[in-house]
Amino acid sequence: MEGVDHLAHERNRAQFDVDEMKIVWAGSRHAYEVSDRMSRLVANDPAFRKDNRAQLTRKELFKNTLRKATYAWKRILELKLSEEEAGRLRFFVDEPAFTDLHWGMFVPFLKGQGTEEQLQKWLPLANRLQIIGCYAQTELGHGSNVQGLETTATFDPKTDEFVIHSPTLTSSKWWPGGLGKVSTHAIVFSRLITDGQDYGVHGFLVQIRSLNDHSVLPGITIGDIGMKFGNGAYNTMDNGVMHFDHFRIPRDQLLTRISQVTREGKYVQSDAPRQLVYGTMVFVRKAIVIDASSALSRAVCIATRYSAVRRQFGSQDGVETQVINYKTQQSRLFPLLASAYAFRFVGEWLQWLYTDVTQRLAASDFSTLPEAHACTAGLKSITTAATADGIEECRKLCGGHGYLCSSGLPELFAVYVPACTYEGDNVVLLLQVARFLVKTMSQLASGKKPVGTAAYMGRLQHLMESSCKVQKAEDWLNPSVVLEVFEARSARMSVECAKRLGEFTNQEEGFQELSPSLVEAAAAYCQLIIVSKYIEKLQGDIPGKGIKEQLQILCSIYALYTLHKHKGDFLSTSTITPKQASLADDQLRSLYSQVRPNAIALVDAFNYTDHYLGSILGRYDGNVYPNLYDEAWKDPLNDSAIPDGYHEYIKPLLKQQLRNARL
Ligand SMILES: CCC/C=C/C(=O)SCCNC(=O)CCNC(=O)[C@H](O)C(C)(C)COP(=O)([O-])OP(=O)([O-])OC[C@H]1O[C@@H](n2cnc3c(N)ncnc32)[C@H](O)[C@@H]1OP(=O)([O-])[O-]
Ligand SMILES: Cc1cc2nc3c(=O)[nH]c(=O)nc-3n(C[C@H](O)[C@H](O)[C@H](O)COP(=O)(O)OP(=O)(O)OC[C@H]3O[C@@H](n4cnc5c(N)ncnc54)[C@H](O)[C@@H]3O)c2cc1C
Repeated sequence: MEGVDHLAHERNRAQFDVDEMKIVWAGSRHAYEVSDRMSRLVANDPAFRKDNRAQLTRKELFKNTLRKATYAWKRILELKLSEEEAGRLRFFVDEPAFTDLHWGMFVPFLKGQGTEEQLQKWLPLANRLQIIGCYAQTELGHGSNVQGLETTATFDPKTDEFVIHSPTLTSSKWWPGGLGKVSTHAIVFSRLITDGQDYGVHGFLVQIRSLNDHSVLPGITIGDIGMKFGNGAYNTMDNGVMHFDHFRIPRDQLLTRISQVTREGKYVQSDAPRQLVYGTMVFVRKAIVIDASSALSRAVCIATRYSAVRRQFGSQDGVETQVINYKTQQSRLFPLLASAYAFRFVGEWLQWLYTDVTQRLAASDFSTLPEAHACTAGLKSITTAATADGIEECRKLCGGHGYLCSSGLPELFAVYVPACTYEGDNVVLLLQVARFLVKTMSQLASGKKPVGTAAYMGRLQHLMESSCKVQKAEDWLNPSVVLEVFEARSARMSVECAKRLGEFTNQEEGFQELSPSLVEAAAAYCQLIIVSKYIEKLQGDIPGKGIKEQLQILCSIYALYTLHKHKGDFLSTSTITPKQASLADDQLRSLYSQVRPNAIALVDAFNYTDHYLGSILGRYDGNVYPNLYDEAWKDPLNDSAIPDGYHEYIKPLLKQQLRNARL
């Protein structure tokens, strides 16, 4: 029945103002209005249709992406959209494209590393898409180990040029999005060599294709690296390979905000730390945390709506039970719903932290850079891992139908999972957090006071000795009790690692040996940040009927579910007792019951259009079955009753079987 809201009954049960929650989710009324307008603009424009993606060949898919990306740009110009509006429009187009790397990495790198003259020359071209850029850092042989990159940029004082060269096969650039077929320019990470000395990896701006006929410039070889995981999915992107053969660029295309090479070939470094060359990665990792909340909320929205529509077993009053009413379904689904909200809020905080560190850097204050690096790296790692697992869990929560492309979940999973790898492999990044923790601990001994997210380490003595106050299940609703438990677990895991590291004479060897435990300690620190930032959010003014109550319930679910999942950590560090762990589980069950009547409204608050969700199971109106049925008939296999290949293969086979049977 089209036009009927099959989930209206569910919506009427909500105990809070869903419109107000939409604003909390978006971050502000302004952000909500922009998102709402842009999502509808995309949804109502047939040029942005995406329901046929799974049927296209790679070439068709790619061409279609070029069409959409250039059409989106045309609309952005016609409608004179602001930078924020344009960003939201691209988000809702929901198709990885070269523009992601142009706006997401190339332009930020230029802005971060270019001098005033360089910006004046290049930024207007990039801003008007008169040049298209990508970010060429990773090579065939090295991705995680940035200092191990092999491409060289050797200064030639005779011609005042850098000679970019790929000395080995493994030095070929490999993976950059937008490189394979589209970009005209690239930020190329290369080892700067001058006067016979190697100064390590730097970013160079290199034109790679002709602006006249798009041919690859002589001295450079470029191609696409081939099909990736999942049909459709990330194959809309031309991840590329690039090899240089002594390709020359002018000296002023070294992006030189932090280091320069003089006309004579002298290397001059500013006071800024060399890690600033990694700045764009920090910028993108921060954005990936908010993206995680978007991807997870999208999967949760689909699974929650479908769980309210789907009925199996347990006939009550002649109707079967909605699967959302099963406690097991709730215990798998609601923690993911809570995580989506938790990642949203920690993402907002991370944005604040990033803005703060950027302002400090501008004033040559580098003191908060290590914390910003640890937080962006760690939270990127924790939230993407949980989101990738969460999307797959949502697929299973939708039973068999979740495996259909029309559920939207297979493609979402395939597009999302590389987030665990790109912008830093999740384990490699957690090891960075572990190094930060070990360093912070060692500085405690020398009297340095930890600040920011590590400030709790300043109360180490107390956290090592404190005992959890929980005596009954409701005590777990007390935010200060929860916070202290997460702080104590994190502190005790870090202390244990530091103690064991101290048993090694060679620190680096000890770090390698203990790295699995160090990664767990790093994860505990990141989970503490997520819990503490959620609690902090709730301490602020949050208007709207029932909003704070719902957010409080979800905060407790996130914290207690995390505690449940990592019970081993909390018990082995004696932070809680087995009895207290069991009381936390009791409290969780009660919280799930409180979420149940609000579940549909809580996913409505994400304000996703049916176009963006791209899922029959997640339709706003819940009218799943007729649409699923109709969708099946649209598959090209159903164009004719007799499939191609019948006469060639099946008919002779059946005939043969018939003959054999007669013999
Ligand atoms: C969206 C889809 C598109 C995808 C695009 C991509 O994937 S693009 C490709 C994405 N590719 C990747 O993401 C590659 C991932 N790999 C890396 O980022 C780096 O190679 C590394 C961080 C693993 C190691 O770094 P390293 O070789 O320099 O060695 P080290 O460990 O000895 O560290 C030395 C010091 O530097 C510090 N520090 C490090 N990073 C930062 C930072 N960003 N900021 C500030 N500081 C930082 C660190 O804390 C340490 O400080 P300490 O102790 O001396 O005070
Ligand atoms: C879809 C996609 C898009 C991408 N886009 C771009 C782009 O636009 N530009 C660009 O430059 N790059 C891009 N990349 C590359 C990406 O950044 C790298 O793949 C990523 O940083 C991981 O590096 P790697 O491939 O070298 O993994 P590896 O480091 O080889 O990882 C292999 C395994 O080794 C482990 N490992 C590695 N080092 C350590 C260590 N020190 N300790 C313990 N374990 C370790 C890892 O945990 C992992 O399990 C993209 C990648 C993907 C998948």
